[in-house]
Amino acid sequence: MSGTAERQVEKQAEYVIDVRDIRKNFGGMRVVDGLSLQVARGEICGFLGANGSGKTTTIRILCGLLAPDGGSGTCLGLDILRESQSIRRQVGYMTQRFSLYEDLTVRENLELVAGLYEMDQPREAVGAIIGRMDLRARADQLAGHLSGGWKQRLALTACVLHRPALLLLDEPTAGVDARARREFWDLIHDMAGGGLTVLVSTHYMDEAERCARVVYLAGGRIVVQGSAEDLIRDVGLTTYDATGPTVEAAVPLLRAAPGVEAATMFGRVLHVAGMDRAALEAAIRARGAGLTWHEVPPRLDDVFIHLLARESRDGGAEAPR
Ligand SMILES: Nc1ncnc2c1ncn2[C@@H]1O[C@H](COP(=O)(O)OP(=O)(O)OP(=O)(O)O)[C@@H](O)[C@H]1O
Repeated sequence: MSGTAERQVEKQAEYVIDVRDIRKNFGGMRVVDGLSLQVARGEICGFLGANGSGKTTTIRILCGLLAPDGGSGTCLGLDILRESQSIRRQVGYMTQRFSLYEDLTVRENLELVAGLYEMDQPREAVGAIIGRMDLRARADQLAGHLSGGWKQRLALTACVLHRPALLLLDEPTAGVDARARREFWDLIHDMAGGGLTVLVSTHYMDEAERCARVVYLAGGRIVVQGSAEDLIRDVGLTTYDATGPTVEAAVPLLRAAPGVEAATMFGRVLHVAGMDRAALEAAIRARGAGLTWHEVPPRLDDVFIHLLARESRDGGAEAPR
């Protein structure tokens, strides 16, 4: 093997996604703005950001469905500009919209997908995956009669049927109940354990916490990235909890105080957060007297609320859906 080819294989082994300076405009609006991203083999990478921050557009570029206006790189070792058709055939791509046939059974849908991928021995492949994804009891049920959680599981099954090495999942569990989401993520982790690489966009904090790395986008750029612990540490918020009989009355007072970025009730507990420790503690003393306060470690949702608030202050974030 030539030195260049060896380096190619090494690089491919290291990063399944390796793109630089990706840019995309829609009608004069810059939606992806110089995004560079590397995702290692077997990594589960979470894609987060406000509505409209460019997650779906980036995912569509990575899976070869959309051509970028600028930038370069590879996905599965294939050039995103010149080999998009091969990328499309080799990745598993799942959107939040259920795109299978509701009037076909689970098995029929999967056989159809196996046919589209021109798989050898499609029946055997479908039988095997039905077992592996625990769909046996529902194999002969119409897809349209499945609950939301089972539909998502079927959609995931359809996109791993051709054994892709990379899964690109765009809000795959939107609107699915907590148990089905947890089971869906158990499957993702099982598959990543087998070497599958996953890039998944989500608005759910519990899902972000299940990613080895979280990449946070604002205005089509990566603003922060790292493990949940890295992000919590790097952002550097101070957070306190309070309890007491007058806790609810303190909420509007604290929200209006300098140094308090967020004051939110969780059940009977008031949770406050701020970037300036001295100002936050002064606000607690002045406006939270009579309550019992204790400092608590910041959580990932504190970090994202902070980033979203910063973005709307600076302009650019869309209103929540
Ligand atoms: N085909 C298109 N034509 C014009 N504008 C588009 C197109 N696709 C996306 N956009 C715009 O690009 C911006 C980014 O959209 P994108 O769907 O990538 O964001 P997102 O981060 O996935 O948002 P969400 O969390 O709401 O799914 C939005 O303002 C959107 O309206």
